[in-house]
Amino acid sequence: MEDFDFYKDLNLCISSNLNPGNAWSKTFKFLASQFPIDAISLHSYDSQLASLHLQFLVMSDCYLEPDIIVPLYDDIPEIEQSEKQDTAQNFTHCSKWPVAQRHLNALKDYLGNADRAYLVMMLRTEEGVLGHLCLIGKTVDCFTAEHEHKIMLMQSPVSLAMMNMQRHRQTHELKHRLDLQRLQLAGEVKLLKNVSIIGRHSGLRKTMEMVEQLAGKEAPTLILGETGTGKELIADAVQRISPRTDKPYVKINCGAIPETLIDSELFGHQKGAFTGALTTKIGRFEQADGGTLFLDEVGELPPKAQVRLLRVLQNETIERVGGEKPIKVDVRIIAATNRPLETMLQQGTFREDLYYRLNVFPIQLPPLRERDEDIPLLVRHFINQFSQRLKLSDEIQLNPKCRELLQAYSWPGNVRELRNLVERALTISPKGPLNISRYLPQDSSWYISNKNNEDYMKSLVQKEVHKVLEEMDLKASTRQPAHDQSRHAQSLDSVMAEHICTVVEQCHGKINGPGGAAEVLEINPNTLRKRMEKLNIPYGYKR
Ligand SMILES: Nc1ncnc2c1ncn2[C@@H]1O[C@H](COP(=O)(O)OP(=O)(O)OP(=O)(O)O)[C@@H](O)[C@H]1O
Repeated sequence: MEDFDFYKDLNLCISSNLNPGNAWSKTFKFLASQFPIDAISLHSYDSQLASLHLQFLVMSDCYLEPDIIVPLYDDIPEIEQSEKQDTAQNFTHCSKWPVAQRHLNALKDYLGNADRAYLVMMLRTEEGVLGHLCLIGKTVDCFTAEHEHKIMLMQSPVSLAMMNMQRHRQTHELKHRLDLQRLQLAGEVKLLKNVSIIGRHSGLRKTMEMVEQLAGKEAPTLILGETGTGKELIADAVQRISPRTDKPYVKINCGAIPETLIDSELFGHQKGAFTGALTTKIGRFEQADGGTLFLDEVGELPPKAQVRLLRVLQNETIERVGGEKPIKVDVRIIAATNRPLETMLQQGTFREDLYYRLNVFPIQLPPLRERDEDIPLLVRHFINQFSQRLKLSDEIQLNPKCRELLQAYSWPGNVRELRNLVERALTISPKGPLNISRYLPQDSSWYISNKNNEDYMKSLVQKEVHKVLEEMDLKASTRQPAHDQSRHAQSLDSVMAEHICTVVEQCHGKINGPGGAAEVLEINPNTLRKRMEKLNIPYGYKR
């Protein structure tokens, strides 16, 4: 066949179908009429992962995409060197091709062990090496100089086809990722509709009035409050009532990202911008374009990142790491922090200009200890929530004796701490009534001195501890005389023993590891064992 006709027919086959399986099966048939071959294979070359990745293998009756990676180890310089020298080479015997043997081994499950000649066509564009196409011969010496000449005609159409295939795959993957994100967002939106803010008519009334003022607005909003007060919940509410409610809502916890990755996380990066940047990554600002970005724990941003964030907020453009041109973004910012930003301004650890950019509409969330009227409502809410999750059928009640103590406790971890405590109490006593106060610290310094009356608080805590001890004493078989000083020590041990027994029983005797009693009790398994020995509780305890 004349060179021109060969070139034309080859191009027609390669571009005959968008589906690579169909196009390459057709191309194989054509090539098999021109070369003495049993198969063709195409490998992409990944210099960063130092490997060749098999894209496909076509034999007379099938097209396969097996997941085969051929490691290159230290052969990369040689490969790149050989790229520059030869366009085609036969490497079956005494070949210069450094990975010939590994390449043959990788395909032997499909082609068998028989010796064959291979014609290898290096594929490259102006950007560098793409990979190689192999024509896999029928015998050891089946290829002639005429075949080597013909394979050289294939270089540009096959390189182009391979580049298109890679782009097509990337687009496909991107679409898949976007579909997943859309589903996730749809799920979140549905979830948000069911989120209720407890205390909106009591302790959070003023906060909710401020939130409502933001309805239909897009002003930057800064939510301040101690940890666990519900800042994220309020941010969700602000987003929900904004004109951007149906647009992307992206959250990022600024405190959870290592300083070196913050830029890439917020602004994205171009492929190859730094070691490990294997693909181009879209940053959170671009993801949130047209919608809202929630910058949680904004007070944790290191100074350099604060400067870059400020620049983006001022210019409304971002630059990907390693990118060359600025990208316009339209993002509404909601930020939150539990850090005292005003003190940080004075200390110079938070930039004043950034603070004023974010602080257009501040919302201050009160700590739980300042809204004790919400505590019973929250306890009820969390009991219902966890009962549903743990599939507990009966309506579980809170032991009414706890209420006073719960409202006197200072709740340093705020609503999150209360939520965790309810979960723990329900896990340990799924039948109720819940004696949550049992898990609170007994030291009176943890309690708010009610109307500055410390003695009152001490007596309150004492009263509660006595109540628990009395309950335990009723159950205990060994009893000390009432009002005996040693009775308290004995009762504290029995409280502890009873509690440990309950937990060990719940955990079916398991002490360490996931779901073990030590994990539930949040103590070291060895400490728990020692304590069990001291309290004469046998391992694998069963009542
Ligand atoms: N008013 C509330 N009603 C119902 N649940 C609440 C309320 N406030 C907080 N929660 C729940 O308490 C937990 C902690 O809330 P959230 O994560 O919003 O606190 P945060 O202030 O953002 O904490 P951090 O500063 O540690 O990030 C969440 O599970 C949240 O759903």
